Amino acid sequence: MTTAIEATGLYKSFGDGTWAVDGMNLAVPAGSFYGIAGPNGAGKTTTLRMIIGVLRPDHGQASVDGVEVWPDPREAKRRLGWVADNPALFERLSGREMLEYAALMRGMDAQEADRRATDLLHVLDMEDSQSKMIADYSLGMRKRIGLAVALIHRPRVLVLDEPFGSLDPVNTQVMEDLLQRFRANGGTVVFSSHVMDVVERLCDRVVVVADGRARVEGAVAEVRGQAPTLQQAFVDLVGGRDLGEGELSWL
Ligand SMILES: Nc1ncnc2c1ncn2[C@@H]1O[C@H](COP(=O)(O)OP(=O)(O)OP(=O)(O)O)[C@@H](O)[C@H]1O
Repeated sequence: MTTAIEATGLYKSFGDGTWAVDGMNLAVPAGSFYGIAGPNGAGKTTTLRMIIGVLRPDHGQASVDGVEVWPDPREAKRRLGWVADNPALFERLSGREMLEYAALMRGMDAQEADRRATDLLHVLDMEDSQSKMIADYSLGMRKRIGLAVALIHRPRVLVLDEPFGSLDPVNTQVMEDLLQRFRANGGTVVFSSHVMDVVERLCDRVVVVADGRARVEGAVAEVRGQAPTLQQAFVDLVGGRDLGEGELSWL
C-alpha cells in the first residue's frame, strides 16, 4: 500500500501537564477518502496541524506523499492543500483576487492563475460573488473559497478540518462533488468531521480518535461493525450519556 499520509508516534502537549495528542499513529492509503472522527477536544485539529507542518510535534514524525514534513516542510506543503475549520483569508480581497494571489504565491504565471481561478469559481458556483470582498462572504462562501485556495496548486493530498460543519445541503453537495472529482483524478482526501453520515457516505476508511489517540481504524463497514449506523458505533465507542429517569424532570 502506498501511503499519502503517515504519522508515527505523534505527541503534543500545550504545557498544561496533559497530552492533547498522545501517541497518534495514522496511515492513510493514497487515493482514499479518509475520515477522522472523534468527540470535541479529542485532538483531531492538533493532529492535522502537526501533519500539515504548522505545529511542531513534541515527539514523532509525519510524512505527506513520501516527504517527511518536519525536516522538509516546504516540499511537503507543495504536495498538500489545507482547508482550516475557519479558513484564514485576506478579508479585503475579492474571492477572485484571493485565488489569483494564492496561485501567484505558488509560482504560477498570471495567465495560469487566471485560468485556474476561473475554473474553480465556476465549479464552486461562485461566479456571481467573485468580485465581492471576502469580509462580506457568508461562512459557506468562505469555505468554498478556502477549498479553492487549497486546490489551486493541484496538490496530491487534501487535508480538511470540519469541511461540512455549518454548510447547507447545496454547499455540502458542491463541496462533495469537487472532492470526488479531486479523488477521481488520483488525489487523496483526509478530513475531520463530527458529521457521521457524511463520513459514512464518503469515506473508504475512518479512524475514531479519543483522548489524543486512535481508538479504532479500518474500512467504514468494519468500524460500524454490528451497529446500525456509524454514528451509533461512534457513540458506543467514545461514550454517550443516557439520561436517568428523574433527571431534568423540571424541563
Ligand atoms: N493552542 C492551544 N493551546 C492550549 N490548548 C490547546 C490548544 N489547541 C488545542 N488545545 C487543547 O488540545 C486538546 C485537543 O484540541 P483539538 O482542537 O485538537 O481537538 P479537536 O478534536 O479538533 O476538537 P473539536 O472537534 O472540538 O474541534 C483540547 O483539550 C484543547 O483544549
